[in-house]
Amino acid sequence: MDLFHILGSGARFDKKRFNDDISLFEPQKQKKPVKNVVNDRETQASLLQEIDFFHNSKSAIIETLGNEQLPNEGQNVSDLHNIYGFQQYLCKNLDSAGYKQPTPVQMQTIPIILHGRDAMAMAPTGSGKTLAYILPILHDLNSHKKIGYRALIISPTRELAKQIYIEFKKMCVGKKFKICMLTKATAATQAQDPHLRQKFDILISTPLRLVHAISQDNIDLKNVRHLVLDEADKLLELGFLEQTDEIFAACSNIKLQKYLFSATLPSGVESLANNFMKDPIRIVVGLKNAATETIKQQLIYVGEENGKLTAIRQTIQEGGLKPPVLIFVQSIERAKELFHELIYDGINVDVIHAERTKAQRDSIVLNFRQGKIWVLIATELMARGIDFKGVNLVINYDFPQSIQSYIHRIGRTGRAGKSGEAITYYTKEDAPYLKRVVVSKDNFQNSVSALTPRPFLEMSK
Ligand SMILES: Nc1ncnc2c1ncn2[C@@H]1O[C@H](COP(=O)(O)OP(=O)(O)OP(=O)(O)O)[C@@H](O)[C@H]1O
Repeated sequence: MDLFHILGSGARFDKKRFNDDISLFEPQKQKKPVKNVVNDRETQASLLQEIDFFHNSKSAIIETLGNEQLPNEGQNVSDLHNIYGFQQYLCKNLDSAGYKQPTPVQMQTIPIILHGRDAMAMAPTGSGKTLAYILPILHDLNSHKKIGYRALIISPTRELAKQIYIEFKKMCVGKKFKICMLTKATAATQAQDPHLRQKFDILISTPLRLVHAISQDNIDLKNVRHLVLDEADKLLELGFLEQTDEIFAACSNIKLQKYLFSATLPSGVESLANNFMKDPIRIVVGLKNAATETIKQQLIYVGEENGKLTAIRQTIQEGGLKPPVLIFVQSIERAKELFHELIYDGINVDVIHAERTKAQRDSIVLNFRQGKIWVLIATELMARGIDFKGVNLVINYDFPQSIQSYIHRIGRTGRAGKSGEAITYYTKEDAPYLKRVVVSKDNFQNSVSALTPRPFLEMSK
C-alpha cells in the first residue's frame, strides 16, 4: 500500500470504500513491503511515474515519519520528464503569479483529473482549490478551438464566478483561450449570434443564469468535457439542486468528467453526489468539515443582543480592530442596521448584500481589496470562496446557522498559509448551538506548510 500512501500525501482517502480505486493505482506487485524507509530510492523508482505527477513521494514519507525534513536532492528542473508536461505558458503564468509550489489539494487533484477521473475534493478554505481545477483543465484543453464550450465552471454567486474568471485569465496569458463569464449581456449577445458560441472554450456561470440560457436554447453544452461545481455542497442544496440537475442534463458529452470542490461536503451531499458521478475519487485534505488551522478562533459571550454592539465598540476603542476586517451578519436588515451604527461611530465601513446593485457590489469588492474600505459588513453572500488576501479579522456578529457557514465565513481570513483571527459573538439564545461550531484544532492534520511539494517549474517538459 506504499504507493497509495505516497499518492495520498496531504490527503486522506477512504481506503475501505474506494478499494477498487486503490487497486487501479497498483498495476504491479511491490517487490516487498517498505516500512517507513525514507531514502529507499528503489521504492521511489518503482512508483508509477504517471501517477506520481508532482513527485510527491518525499512529502508522503515525511508524513509517515512525522514531518521530518529531507534535503531537496534529486529535484532537477531539466531532468524531469513527465508524460503530462505542462506547457511553458502555464509555468510562466504560475511563476508570474508567485505560485512556486502546488498546495496539497493541487498535488492530489491535478493527476486525478488528468487521468480522466471524476473527483470530489474537500480541502480547507484558502488552500488553493481554484487552481487545482484550473491547471488540469487548461492543460487538457491544450489550445483554443472553435467548437464551443469545453469546460464549464459553476459557482453559487456572481462574485465568486468573477473571481474564478480573473484567475483563469491570469493563467491563460500567452494562449488564445476564450473565456466567457455568463452575464445578462454576454448571454444576450450569444442569443443573437449562435456563431459566437463556438468562439469560446470555457464558460463560468451561476446556476440561474445558465439554466435560463439553456431553457432559451441560447447555449450549447454538448462539447463540455470538464464540469466543475465550485462550492459543490451549496450547489447541491435544495434551492440550487434543481438548477444543477438541469445543467448536468445539458452536458451530454459521454466523455464528461465532473469535479466537486468545497471546504465542506456533508456526508448526505457526498452520497447524493455519488449518484451522478462516475467512480469518483475522493480527496480529503486536512480534517473533513473543519476550519483552517491558521485561524485563531475566539468565541465571545455577549449576554444579550445589544451586548454585540458594546463588544465591537470596546474592541475598536482598545485598538483591536486591525483592518481589513470582515463582519458577518445574518440578514440584509441586520447588515443595514449595523452599517448605520458603525458609520455613526466614524469608522471607514461599507456594507455588501444582495440588495446592492451589481455595480455597487463590484466597486465595494474592489475597494475592500485595495484597502480603501477598512471594515466590510456582509451577509452570507460573501461567505464562500471570496479570496480577500489580507483580511486580518473576521467577526461573526450574528452566530452562523451551521458548521458549514462558520467554516466558510471564518475562512475569509487565514488564507494560503497566512494567519488570521476570527471572533464569534454569542448570546444566551445561541448557547445551545455552540457545539455545532466548536471544532477541535488539535484534530487538524496535514496543514499546507507540513508538506514539501515539488516546485511548479518542474512540471514543464
Ligand atoms: N500553489 C500556490 N502557491 C501559493 N499561493 C497559492 C497557490 N495556489 C493558490 N494560491 C493562493 O491561495 C489563495 C486561496 O486560493 P483559493 O481561493 O483557490 O482557495 P480555496 O481553497 O478555493 O478557498 P475557499 O474554500 O475559501 O474557496 C489565493 O489567494 C491563491 O492565489
